[in-house]
Amino acid sequence: MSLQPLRDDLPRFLEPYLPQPSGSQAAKPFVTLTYAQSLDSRISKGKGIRTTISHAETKTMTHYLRYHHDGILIGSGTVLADDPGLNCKYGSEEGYSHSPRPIVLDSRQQWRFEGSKMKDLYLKSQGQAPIVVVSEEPREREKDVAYLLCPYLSSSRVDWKTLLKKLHDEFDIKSIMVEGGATVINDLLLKPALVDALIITIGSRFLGSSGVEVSPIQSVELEAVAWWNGTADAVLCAKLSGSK
Ligand SMILES: NC(=O)C1=CN([C@@H]2O[C@H](COP(=O)(O)OP(=O)(O)OC[C@H]3O[C@@H](n4cnc5c(N)ncnc54)[C@H](O)[C@@H]3O)[C@@H](O)[C@H]2O)C=CC1
Ligand SMILES: Nc1nc(O)c(N)c(N[C@@H]2O[C@H](COP(=O)(O)O)[C@@H](O)[C@H]2O)n1
Repeated sequence: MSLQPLRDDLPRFLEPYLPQPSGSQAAKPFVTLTYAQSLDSRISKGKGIRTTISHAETKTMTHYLRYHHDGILIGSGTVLADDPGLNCKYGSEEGYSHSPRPIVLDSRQQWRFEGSKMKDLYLKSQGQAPIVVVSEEPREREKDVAYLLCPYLSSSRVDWKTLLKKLHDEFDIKSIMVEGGATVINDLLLKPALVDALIITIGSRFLGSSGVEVSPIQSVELEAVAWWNGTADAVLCAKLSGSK
């Protein structure tokens, strides 16, 4: 399905929160934490349920953000629940050439590229092949998948600082948008030294108490806050207090 055009006030609104043009000598990738939530801070109706929250115009914004990043990162909970495409449909005259590289945190090697929507898009040249982050040598390597061996702080928590450095140094990834899911978001909201921008779509609906909730274990203060009002959604852009 094609995207509706980007609302013309969005580029200017988003600009201060986007990665700087290439040439930056930063030692780590620029990290944008971005997702869509309901009014009751849920990002899906329930565990394992893919749920549309964004309106068509904020969905276009997500693809505009994908256009501006080298990598797109999700946790294993999301890849298994959603079977996402993670490509970029914005900028049609150039086809899908701005699709970011998918990065999947899958320490326990539960997800398969084979049979996924990501692979389908990759084979049609409409998306990139993934980098799968694992904690030990892959038991079974899949064709076209790059594996990144990275230290984990526990069986399910990657060491973000090392991971970001490796993605930068080994894969030349200078900007990453992290889309979720809740476990990943709740963890990164507490890491102002690593997260450069926060872009949250707030959809005009409630998903209920059995939904997957974003709520970090501590309070988080924001700065450089800006709001955009859409037809049915609002978008919050901000920096985490304490970030550089
Ligand atoms: N509305 C939205 O924008 C989005 C919604 N979602 C929804 O989120 C739900 C999935 O969320 P979760 O179950 O929480 O799974 P998740 O996608 O956050 O994955 C969690 C897994 O990621 C891995 N992980 C590795 N290092 C980690 C670290 N340092 N911190 C946290 N996790 C780490 C672990 O294997 C962990 O079990 C799905 O229902 C999906 O539809 C996901 C992305 C965006
Ligand atoms: N921006 C946004 N709005 C929503 O309503 C969503 N449910 C999501 N989900 C994220 O997008 C991924 C799906 O991507 P594709 O459309 O398949 O390319 C999904 O896995 C979540 O990361 N995002």
